[in-house]
Amino acid sequence: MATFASLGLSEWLMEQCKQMGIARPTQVQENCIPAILEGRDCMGCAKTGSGKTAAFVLPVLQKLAEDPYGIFCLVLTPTRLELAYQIAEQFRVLGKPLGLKDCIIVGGMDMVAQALELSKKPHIVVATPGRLADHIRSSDTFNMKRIRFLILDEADRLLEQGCTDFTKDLEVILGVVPAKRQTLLFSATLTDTLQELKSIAMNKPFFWENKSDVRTVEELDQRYLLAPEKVKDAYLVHLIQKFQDEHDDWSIIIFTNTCKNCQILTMMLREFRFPAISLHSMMKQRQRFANLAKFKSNIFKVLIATDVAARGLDIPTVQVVINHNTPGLPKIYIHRVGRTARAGRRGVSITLVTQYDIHLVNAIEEQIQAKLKEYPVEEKEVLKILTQVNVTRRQCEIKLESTDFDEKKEINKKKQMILEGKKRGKMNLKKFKKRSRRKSERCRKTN
Ligand SMILES: Nc1ncnc2c1ncn2[C@@H]1O[C@H](COP(=O)(O)OP(=O)(O)OP(=O)(O)O)[C@@H](O)[C@H]1O
Repeated sequence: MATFASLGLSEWLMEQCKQMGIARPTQVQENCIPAILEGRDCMGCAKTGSGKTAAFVLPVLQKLAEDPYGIFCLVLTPTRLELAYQIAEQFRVLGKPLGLKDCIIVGGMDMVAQALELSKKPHIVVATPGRLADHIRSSDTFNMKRIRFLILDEADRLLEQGCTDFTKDLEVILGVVPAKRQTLLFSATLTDTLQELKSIAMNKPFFWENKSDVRTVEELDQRYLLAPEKVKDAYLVHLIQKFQDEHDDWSIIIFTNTCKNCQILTMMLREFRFPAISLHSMMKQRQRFANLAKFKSNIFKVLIATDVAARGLDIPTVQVVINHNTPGLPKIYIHRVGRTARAGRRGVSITLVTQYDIHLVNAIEEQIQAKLKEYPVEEKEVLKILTQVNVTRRQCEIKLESTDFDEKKEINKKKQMILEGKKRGKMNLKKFKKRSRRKSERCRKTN
């Protein structure tokens, strides 16, 4: 069995690992660290929770210690604050003896303060592509000409043209980083974007993938629960009650499909006195960060989230993931359920499946190469709470309608369109906000 010493890692880094309770390398670390130390580009595809972050943080720190200068390494990540902070924290903790300077460049935070930080030449920059590209376009107080490492974490997501398309921003960034660099790409789901990724890691990359048929971890007990749409919430309440009664130290993440649903479910679960808190993209960054901190520190044991929390988040206390909706893409399923059963721990995932979602479950099973097992539930118990749950949900919906939630959503959508250049100049945001305020005033009065 490999040790960190046999991978060529310096004494001081092994000591840092020891302090973090990391004794032996995981497979992705064992395979990728030597290749990165040799100077090769690297693509690492390993299951969720298998230690991919340290697989790139450790060799980068070792190289940084040999020749320290800023800006030495740029890490790109698709989601804003949460994941970026987590990565920066691993650099900070493992790189403590170096007096490491890092900087986080993500949307929703003050541009001027970020520009100032960038001008101070931090060793490590962790950024989302959109905000970093904005800085590159608008500022000449920093440059990335000497970057030695470019890392794309959740690399496949960065190249996808989903609801947020990063490709234009990536082009801007790739235009300013030197061609002579090491490029490291990591994800639990790299394979369907391999060709695009190879055009970024051009230097005959070392490619490592878990050689296992099943694409989720063995320690994860994957279940499904057939629940018609109208009784889904009653099943949800029943499940949470059951887990809370049986394991009061367990934390649960519930994934849902929209921000609005996330908000309503949180309100509803709170009505039932569950310690629930939400995380979605319509919340202010500060609020998102605060909520996540409360969940991580176990003040709140139930987190209701959209897919902003599906990738990368590493919270060891999460024992259960519930999919309130069946994910439309198997890849999203893999990342969502990967929030539990991390680093060798056990975990359970339960996917609520309506009669219309069977084909989605088939697609998931085909992709992960494993069958989900049915989760047994006492229907009688669910029926007992059905009316109360549905009435409470309706009350929460009405309450939410009386706020300006929908208008805020519209404003965010239009802002996004302006940012993406789709509606430049055509929209007067101030006027729109004013109209929205009047509309929600009217709505409040009628309710
Ligand atoms: N060699 C190791 N031994 C034990 N624990 C480790 C080791 N390396 C990393 N860890 C821990 O494992 C956990 C998961 O690691 P990490 O977040 O890097 O997973 P990941 O592979 O990036 O997962 P995801 O695909 O979900 O982002 C972290 O808490 C990390 O500190």
